[in-house]
Amino acid sequence: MRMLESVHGPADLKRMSVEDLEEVAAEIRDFLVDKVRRAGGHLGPNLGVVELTLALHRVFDSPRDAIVWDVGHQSYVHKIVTGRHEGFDLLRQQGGLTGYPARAESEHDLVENSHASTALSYVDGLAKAFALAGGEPRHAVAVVGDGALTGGMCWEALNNIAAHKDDRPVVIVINDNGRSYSPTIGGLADHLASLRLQPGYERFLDGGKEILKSTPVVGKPIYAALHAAKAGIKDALSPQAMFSDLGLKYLGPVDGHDLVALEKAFHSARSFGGAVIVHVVTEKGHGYAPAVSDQADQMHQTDPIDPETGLPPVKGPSWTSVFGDELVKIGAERSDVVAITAAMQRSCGLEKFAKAYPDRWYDVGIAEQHAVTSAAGLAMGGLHPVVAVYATFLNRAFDQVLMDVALHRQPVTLMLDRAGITGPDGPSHHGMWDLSLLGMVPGMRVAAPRDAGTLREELREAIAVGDGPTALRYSKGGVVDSVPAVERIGTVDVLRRPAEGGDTDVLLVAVGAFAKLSLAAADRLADQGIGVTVVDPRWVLPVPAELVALAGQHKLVVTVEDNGRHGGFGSALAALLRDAECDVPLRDLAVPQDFHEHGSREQVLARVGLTAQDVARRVTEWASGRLGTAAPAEPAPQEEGRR
Ligand SMILES: Cc1ncc(C[n+]2csc(CCOP(=O)(O)OP(=O)(O)O)c2C)c(N)n1
Ligand SMILES: CC(=O)[C@@H](O)[C@H](O)COP(=O)(O)O
Ligand SMILES: [Mg+2]
Repeated sequence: MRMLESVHGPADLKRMSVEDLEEVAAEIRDFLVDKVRRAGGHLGPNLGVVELTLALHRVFDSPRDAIVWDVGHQSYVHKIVTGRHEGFDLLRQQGGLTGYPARAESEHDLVENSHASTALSYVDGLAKAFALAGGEPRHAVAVVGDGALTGGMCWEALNNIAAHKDDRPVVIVINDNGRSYSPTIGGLADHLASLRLQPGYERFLDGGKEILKSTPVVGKPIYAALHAAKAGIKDALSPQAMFSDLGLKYLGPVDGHDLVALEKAFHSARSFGGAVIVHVVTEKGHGYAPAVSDQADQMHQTDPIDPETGLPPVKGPSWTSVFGDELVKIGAERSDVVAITAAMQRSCGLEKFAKAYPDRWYDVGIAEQHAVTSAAGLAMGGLHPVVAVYATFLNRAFDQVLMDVALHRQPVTLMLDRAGITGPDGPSHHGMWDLSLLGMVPGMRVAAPRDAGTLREELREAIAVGDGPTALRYSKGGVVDSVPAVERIGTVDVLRRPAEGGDTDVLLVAVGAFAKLSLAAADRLADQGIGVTVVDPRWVLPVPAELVALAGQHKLVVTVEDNGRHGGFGSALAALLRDAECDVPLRDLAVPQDFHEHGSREQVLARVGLTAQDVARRVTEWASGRLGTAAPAEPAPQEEGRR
C-alpha cells in the first residue's frame, strides 16, 4: 500500500504520473477486496470505478467542483482518495464510515440519500446555483450508473439540463457496466449497449485526426470537412442520437479502465463549458475474478465473510425467501398472479417465481413509480400483480399507490421487504415510513406478519382480495420461526394471556416481527406482578375493531412497532379508541421520527429504545401509579436521531 498511503487528498493524485496512478489503482483494488470482504458492502460496484474515480479527482477540483454519486454505493474509492482509507475497518459499522457519501465525514461529500436516480437533479440545481453566484465557473458533475439511469427522475433532470445545455457546465458521467444487480433492462439499456459496441469509435476518430493534422496542406481542410461530417460518422458508428437529440454533447464510449482515455475525455468535458455526457464503459467487479464471474450480481452487495472459512455466513430462511417460496406455490394455483420488481429480482425474492413463470414477471428497472402504476394497469387487465420493493423505496411511489391503485380499487399486492430498521445502509434505507404513508390511503389493507407461518397465511389472504390494494411488510434478514397464537379473535391473534386469574393490567399490541420481543417483555413484566396480554393484530391497517373491546378489558394499552412513530400503528389505534370513546390510556413505542445513523439492526433498535428490556422498563414506568406498581429506575431516554 506504499503508494496509496501517500494519497491524502485529490491534490496528491494530481501530482502523480500515469505509472504511479496505475500502481495506486492496483493497491486500491487489493485494499477494497481485503476490507470490503471483511466488513461487507458494495464490492462489485466499487471495483468497477477505480480508474473513473482517480481520473475524476485529477481533472476536476473537488470540493470546488461538485461531484455527486448516484445511489452512492460506489463511493468507497472516492472516500479512499479523499483521506478516509484508514476508516475502512469499520465500514458500515456503528460509529464507523458510512457506506455512502456523508457530509459529516468530508467536504467532498454532498449527497447522502441512497435512493437511486437523484444525482442529475442535484447537479441541475447545483449548476443553477453556481451560475447565479457568478465568478469563476464551477462544474457540477454527476456519476450515474446505467441502472440508476432507468429511473424517471433522471429524464426529468436531463430535460431541464438540456434547456441550458450551452451555458451551464454540467458533466454527466454515465458509469455503464450493463448491470443494476442483474443486467439492466429496457430500451435505454439496449441503447447504451449499442453504444458500448463501438468502443473503437473514439480511437477511430482520434487516429484519423492525428494523421490528417500532420498531413501538410490538404490535411487540415480534409480534417475540417471530416469534423463537419463527424455527426454523421458518429451516428453511423455509435447511434447516440438519444442524447444529442436532447441537444446534449455526447463523448464516448470511453474505456472506463483506461486512465489516459478517461482523463482525456474528462478534460474535454471540463473545457466544453456546457452540459456534456461522458459515456464510460466499465466492468462491475473489475480486477477481481470472483466478482466478475458472479453471474447473479457481480458481488453488488456482499456480506462480511468469515475470516476463518473465507466464506459468507450460512444463512437460514429469510422473510424474503419465505415470501418467494410461497409465491411460487400461489403462482401454480392462480394463473392471474404476476410479479413485478424494480431491478431487485433476487433481493426481493422473485428469482424462483421468475424461473417458474418466465412470462409472468416483469423487471421495470429502478422505476418504482412505474412499477406501481403499471401494476394498476395489469390489474385493470384482469390480473393480480404482486409488486415487491424495499419498504423505503415505496416512498417515491406513494402517489401511484394512492391515485393509480387505491382510487381505482385495484387488486394490487405490495410486498414491502426491509420494513423497519434495516441497519448498515443507514438513514435512507430504514423502512420506517410505510405504515405512516399507507395509513392515509383509503381502502388500503396492510398486514404485518410475525413469523413465517403468518407471512404465508397473510400473503394468501392478500392475494384473495379482489377489490382494492393490499400490502405486507416484513423485516430484513432471518425470518422469525414460529410464534404460536393461543386464540384468534376476528383477525387478531392472542399470543399470551396473564397467568390464570392474574390481572389484565396491560394490553401489549405487537406489530409484525416485534411479537417475539413483546412476549419477552411480557415475561419480564410478569416477574414484577404486572399482568400482560400480548396480541398480534396481523392486519394492522385499517386497525382491527376487535382491539377496542380488548383495550376495554385492560388498564393500559401499549403498542410496539418497527415504523416511525408519526402516523404509525400506535397513532392509528389511538384514533380508533378515541372514536370508540374508549378512554383506556394508550402509549406507543415506535422508531423515533428522525434519521437514524447506520449500525447493525440490533444496535440501532437498542439505540432508539426498542429492545425487550426497553419495552418492559417503559411499561413499568407507565404502569406505576396506575396499577399501584413500584416506579422503575430512571428509564433510558429513546435516543433521537442524529440531528
Ligand atoms: C429508488 C431505489 N431503488 C432501488 C435501489 C436499490 N439499488 C441500489 S444500487 C442498485 C443498482 C444500481 O445500478 P447502477 O446505477 O447501474 O450502479 P452499479 O451498481 O451498476 O454501479 C439498486 C437497484 C435504490 N438504491 N434506490
Ligand atoms: C445500495 C442499495 O440500495 C442496495 O444495494 C442495498 O445496499 C441492499 O441492501 P440489502 O443488503 O438489505 O439487500
Ligand atoms: Mg450499472
